[in-house]
Amino acid sequence: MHTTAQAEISSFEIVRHYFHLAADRLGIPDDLRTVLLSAYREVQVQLPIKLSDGRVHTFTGYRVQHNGARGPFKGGIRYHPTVDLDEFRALAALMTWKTAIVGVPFGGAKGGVNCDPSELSAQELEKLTRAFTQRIDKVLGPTRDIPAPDVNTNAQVMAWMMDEYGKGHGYTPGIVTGKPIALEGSYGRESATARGLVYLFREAAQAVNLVPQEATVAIQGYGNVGSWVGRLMQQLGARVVAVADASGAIRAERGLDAEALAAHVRAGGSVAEFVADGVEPVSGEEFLATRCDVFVPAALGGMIHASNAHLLDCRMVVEGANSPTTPQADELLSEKGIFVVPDVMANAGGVVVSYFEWVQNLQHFRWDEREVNDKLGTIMRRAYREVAARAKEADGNSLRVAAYEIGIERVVEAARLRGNF
Ligand SMILES: NC(=O)C1=CN([C@@H]2O[C@H](COP(=O)(O)OP(=O)(O)OC[C@H]3O[C@@H](n4cnc5c(N)ncnc54)[C@H](OP(=O)(O)O)[C@@H]3O)[C@@H](O)[C@H]2O)C=CC1
Ligand SMILES: O=C(O)CCC(=O)C(=O)O
Repeated sequence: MHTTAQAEISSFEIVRHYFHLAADRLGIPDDLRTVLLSAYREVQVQLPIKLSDGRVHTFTGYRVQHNGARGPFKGGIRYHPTVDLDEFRALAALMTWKTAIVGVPFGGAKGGVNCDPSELSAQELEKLTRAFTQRIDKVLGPTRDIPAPDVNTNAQVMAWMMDEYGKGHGYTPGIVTGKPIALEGSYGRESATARGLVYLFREAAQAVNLVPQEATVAIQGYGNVGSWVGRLMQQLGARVVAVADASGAIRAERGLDAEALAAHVRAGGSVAEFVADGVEPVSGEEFLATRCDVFVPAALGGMIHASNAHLLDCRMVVEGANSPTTPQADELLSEKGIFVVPDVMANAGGVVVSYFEWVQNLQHFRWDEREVNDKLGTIMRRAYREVAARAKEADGNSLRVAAYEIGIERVVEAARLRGNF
């Protein structure tokens, strides 16, 4: 939809910009910045796949491992037609800072394939996933690099990756997280990113004198993260008043049924096709301009940019997506007095529960969902307190820069202790 007009800056430049702001504050010298900004390893593979109509299409697969000072590389697998190496560099670096901010013992990685899964049959998608796994097999491993779902991938894709990896290495559930429950997936992983975001929203609401139960919410993207944010916000008592996906947007001043919308999307419907009392279709601009308390970007990067940030009419932005806000937009939001809870902390719930899944897999043990959710809440609230305290110390410093500072500091400490520099 037309909310996505080209951002003025690439994802990698966005991450680099925030890195330098934090590195300036930490006094990180130039030689270390070069190490911390570049990736440990970048793998690009050719994936020629015979499609069901007999044609061979050559896809490209990527896995970028950014920094492993604090543990095995960790990060999602994205299937999307626009992905490239530069985007994965940015997303992998974000994972490095994110895992450090929430204090789980992982480094950062990200990868995926330049494909449009909506144009592939289930058989083609499985073939592509297996070929991709084979080609990057050498850099994966439960103590080396552990993928998880991201945009357009899910528990089924993780199951195929686990199965393919197992052909050469034996049964290894800890090779991927976000697996189906029947294959040693963790309870609570599917909703974890959104649940973590809602925990942070509740903490942050105090900063803007907002009663979480009375909040109105607009959600951009209604896939895994967005649809769980909708459902969990609704469970909290908040009202979902606008939603968008790639095909269009809807608005419901009195609130819509987030659960029913999630079921509609799960059944293959688009957001714009959702019909219910009081729900009306709106343009991309109208969606962004919806008056609400909380705006949750939960789609792709760079979607809030210099040309549309002025439209937002909310009190808080809580970033479910990775890198949804360009630096120029971030400044505009700050000038408008909008409080931003940044991606590197707001969406970290996914990797936190991935960590729980990995720990359970290493022991072939299982925690119940309540235990998972409680442990997640403890970690997210601690991360919020630490970042908010750092931001306060810096007097006027944003949560984003404070979060990056903490992440970078922890990675530098680990790298120094290991003698990496
Ligand atoms: N899954 C996870 O655990 C985590 C995900 N994230 C981040 O959250 C974001 C969403 O991921 P996830 O929910 O897993 O991905 P999904 O693939 O499940 O959902 C993506 C959603 O974004 C929508 N979207 C895509 N393009 C646009 C557009 N131009 N305008 C509006 N909506 C659009 C899609 O719409 P449509 O269906 O119409 O294409 C879909 O609703 C990503 O940035 C991801 O990196 C961060 C941490 C963890
Ligand atoms: O769960 C994970 O390992 C990674 C999730 C992810 O890709 C992200 O946080 O952006």
